[in-house]
Amino acid sequence: MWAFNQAFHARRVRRLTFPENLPRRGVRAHQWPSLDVFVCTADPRKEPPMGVVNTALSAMAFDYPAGKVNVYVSDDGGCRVTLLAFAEAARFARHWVPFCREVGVRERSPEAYFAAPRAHPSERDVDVVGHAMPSLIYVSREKRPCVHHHFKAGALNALTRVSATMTNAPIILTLDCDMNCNDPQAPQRALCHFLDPDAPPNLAYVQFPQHFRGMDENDIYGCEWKGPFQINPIGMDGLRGPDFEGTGCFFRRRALHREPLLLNSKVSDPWVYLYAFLFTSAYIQDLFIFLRANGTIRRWWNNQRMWMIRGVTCFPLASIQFFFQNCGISGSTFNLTGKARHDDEQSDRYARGIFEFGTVSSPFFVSLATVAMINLVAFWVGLVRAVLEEGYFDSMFVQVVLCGFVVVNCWPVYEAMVVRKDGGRLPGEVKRVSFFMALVIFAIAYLVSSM
Ligand SMILES: O=c1ccn([C@@H]2O[C@H](COP(=O)(O)OP(=O)(O)O[C@H]3O[C@H](CO)[C@@H](O)[C@H](O)[C@H]3O)[C@@H](O)[C@H]2O)c(=O)[nH]1
Ligand SMILES: [Mn+2]
Repeated sequence: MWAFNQAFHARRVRRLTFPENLPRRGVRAHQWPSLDVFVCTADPRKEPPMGVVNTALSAMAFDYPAGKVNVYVSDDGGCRVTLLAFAEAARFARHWVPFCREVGVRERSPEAYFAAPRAHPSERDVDVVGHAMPSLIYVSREKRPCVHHHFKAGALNALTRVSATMTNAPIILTLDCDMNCNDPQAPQRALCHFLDPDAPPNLAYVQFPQHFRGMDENDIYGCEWKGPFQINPIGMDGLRGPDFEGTGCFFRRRALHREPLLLNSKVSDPWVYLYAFLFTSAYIQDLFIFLRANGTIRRWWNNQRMWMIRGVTCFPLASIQFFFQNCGISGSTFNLTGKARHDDEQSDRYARGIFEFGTVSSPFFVSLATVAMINLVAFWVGLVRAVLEEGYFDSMFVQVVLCGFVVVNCWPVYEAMVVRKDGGRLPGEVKRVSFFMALVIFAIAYLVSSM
């Protein structure tokens, strides 16, 4: 435990933001991206609608161009009282938002504002005409007994889709229903990070820490969660960045469409170096072990190729067969291994180190030829796009290199498909089936990626 926790203290990062410098950086308020705020609520008995309204109002009153703020409320309770409360809130907001701006209120949740002791400001007649208001959108998604609703995650997914069709703001703020945005400049501070030229281009979100109110003096229940919400994120920031806390997080919408996985890493991403390092060092170690056991480099290369070929042929096929046998769908089978024959042609090829694909039209060769075709096409498409599209190579570098590696390994397969005329070449039937399989897989990949 102790050892693992040291990671939180190795590289602590504290960040300061200066929103007043945004205009000097050439980013004026009318150029700021619009903002979709998501507020989730589920149960009006446990989460009083007035509390949800206060959360929404504190966001509507952000120091941000009002025409660029859209507040979406997800009501998983589908409750009329909540809807009614929001109808009232929308009316109240016409007064509250300009009031906060003019008086410079800091706590912009009405509840927090009126709870704090203060000298009352002189009554002002708030002119509401002509000022753009943030929009307030009430959403209650359909739930069915047969489809799992996935709680808050499902609600956020629904809001992501709904907001994409309505306002599609590039920045999204997620809030729980019992929040109070205690800094009206929070969106501007998030912008400072998103627009920072030194920020990584794949910066997906800016997480504001959760602070809790209403604890007893000594916090006997330990409700402050200082570790997870205040101490640890600063340490995580110095490593790969803090985690998503569920609320108070500003997302770039585009980050939700494609989450970076390792394979989507950019060349500039340190993880690529780690990945490349592990890959090459594992391979070099394997080579040395092989050479030390009286191997040669060529043998080692072919050995790793066969290891890859087995990975797409006999291992999966054996697993499928094992599965079918265990389900009683097919009986156990035993394939007698073809023993060496003294076919002159074949043994001649064997002696010359030429692969034998032609004896039988085995499903072995179908999966192998399919993999070979897919990687060849993917490699070429990747190279062409890297030349034509700016930034493509940076984001797809790892994939292109991996495809290239498979292509080099598959060289004998291409030869057996295209060049060879001898009896050991890939049978036409296998070629046709593999071609069809590759087409199907490309079609599926295309459909999935365009979804
Ligand atoms: O079906 C559901 C269930 C919950 N919620 C909302 O999700 C939020 C969080 O739920 P809550 O019961 O308050 O959970 P907490 O234990 O307070 O949640 C903490 O832990 C969660 C993850 O475990 C994070 O998502 C929260 O932001 C964090 O405050 C609330 O706004 C709920 O209204 C829904 O919208 N739909
Ligand atoms: Mn909560």
